[in-house]
Amino acid sequence: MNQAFGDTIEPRLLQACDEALRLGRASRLSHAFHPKPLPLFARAEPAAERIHQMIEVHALRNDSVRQCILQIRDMSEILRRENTLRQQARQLAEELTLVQQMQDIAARQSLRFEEMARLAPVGLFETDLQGQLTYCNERGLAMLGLEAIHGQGDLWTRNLSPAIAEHLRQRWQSSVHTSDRLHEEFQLLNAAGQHRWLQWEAGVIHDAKGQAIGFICTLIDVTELQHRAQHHEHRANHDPLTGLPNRARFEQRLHAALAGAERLGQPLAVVYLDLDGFKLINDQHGHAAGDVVLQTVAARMQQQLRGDDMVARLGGDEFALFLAETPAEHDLNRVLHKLEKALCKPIRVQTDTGAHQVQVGCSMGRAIYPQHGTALSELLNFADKAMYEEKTSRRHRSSVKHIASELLPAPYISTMS
Ligand SMILES: Nc1nc2c(ncn2[C@@H]2O[C@H](COP(=O)(O)OP(=O)(O)OP(=O)(O)O)[C@@H](O)[C@H]2O)c(=O)[nH]1
Repeated sequence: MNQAFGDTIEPRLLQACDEALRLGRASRLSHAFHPKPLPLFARAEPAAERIHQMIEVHALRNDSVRQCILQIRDMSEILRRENTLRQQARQLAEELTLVQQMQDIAARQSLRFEEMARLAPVGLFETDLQGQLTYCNERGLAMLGLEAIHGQGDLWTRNLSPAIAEHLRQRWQSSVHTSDRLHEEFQLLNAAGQHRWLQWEAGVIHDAKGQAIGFICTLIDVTELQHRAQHHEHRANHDPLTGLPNRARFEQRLHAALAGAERLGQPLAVVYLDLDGFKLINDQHGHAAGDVVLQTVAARMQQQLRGDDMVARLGGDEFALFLAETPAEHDLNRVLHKLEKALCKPIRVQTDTGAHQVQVGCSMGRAIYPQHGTALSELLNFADKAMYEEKTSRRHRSSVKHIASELLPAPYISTMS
């Protein structure tokens, strides 16, 4: 062996040859490594590259000569390919792991979204550009009065009034180009027959190429907020005792009515009204009885006026009203006379001492647009002054009546009183 291959022969190869000759069986040194290649595979210097070899040793069946045949194959290329395949397999496995991880993340995100959408106190839904539902959480379905998404043609506005649905459709269609965020509040009659106020917000969604494909929308039930806002608005503009509009609301409405009268070239009557003898009721029967009188008087005035007219409590026992379609002088006198007659009817009040009938009178002053002024303040001042003049002349008349009654004989006094 040494003769054939020199000193550098691999000891395992020697052992394999020895075994093959002694035991008469073939053996294989797979992937054997020979630091200096066998002569058959001599390589040009420097032989830096390691050569992987497969050596098969076969003993020859010959009794006289001890010989064996060595079959040597260069495995380098096969190993290189195996390595490449192994590397590719490893890479594939890594990629598969990555895909798996991404699938896990996506599944977790989807679950997270489903759970959040289920628990969210708002309605969440997605539509295409036509407003057809592509997703809606349970709360959203309930708010919109829908049971489920049925597919094509399932508009989210299905249960809205046609006018509101059309208004919203125009809003979202115009936002496709501007990408504006939409915000609207509207009313919807729900399955239980209740009117609910819903606040809708929507934003355009785009595909990977930047093409608008639909909308992501949220719905919040703002009914309670609306009611509270209406309540605050009412409190800010109305008198809590009588429920009549207050001075601020009166002036606001009068301002609009004057603009209307100017546009149509029509007259408009503003009337100031102050109760007579009210303090006496307060003093004799108490504040609570006075309150009942104010409430009764307010209700009677409202009954006498038409829908477009307005009566307001300015404070204390002072009221103001305007008549939207002011009649001619004669008819106006008739309307105001009717009003006075209604106010002066007896009012029943209940006090600690029992039930009593009380009565108030009233003094009125009027101002007609444009005859007595065109500006709101001008008309109010005119009517106020006219009312005080009326009150003063009434006081004067009643004091004259009082003096006259003192001069008359006793039976006549009782008849007059
Ligand atoms: N009960 C009650 N009284 C009120 C209220 N606001 C003001 N008053 C009282 O209403 C009275 C108004 O006084 P006056 O204007 O002199 O009443 P009057 O007796 O009709 O006299 P003249 O208006 O001058 O004819 C005062 O005593 C106020 O204290 C209220 O909300 N409830």
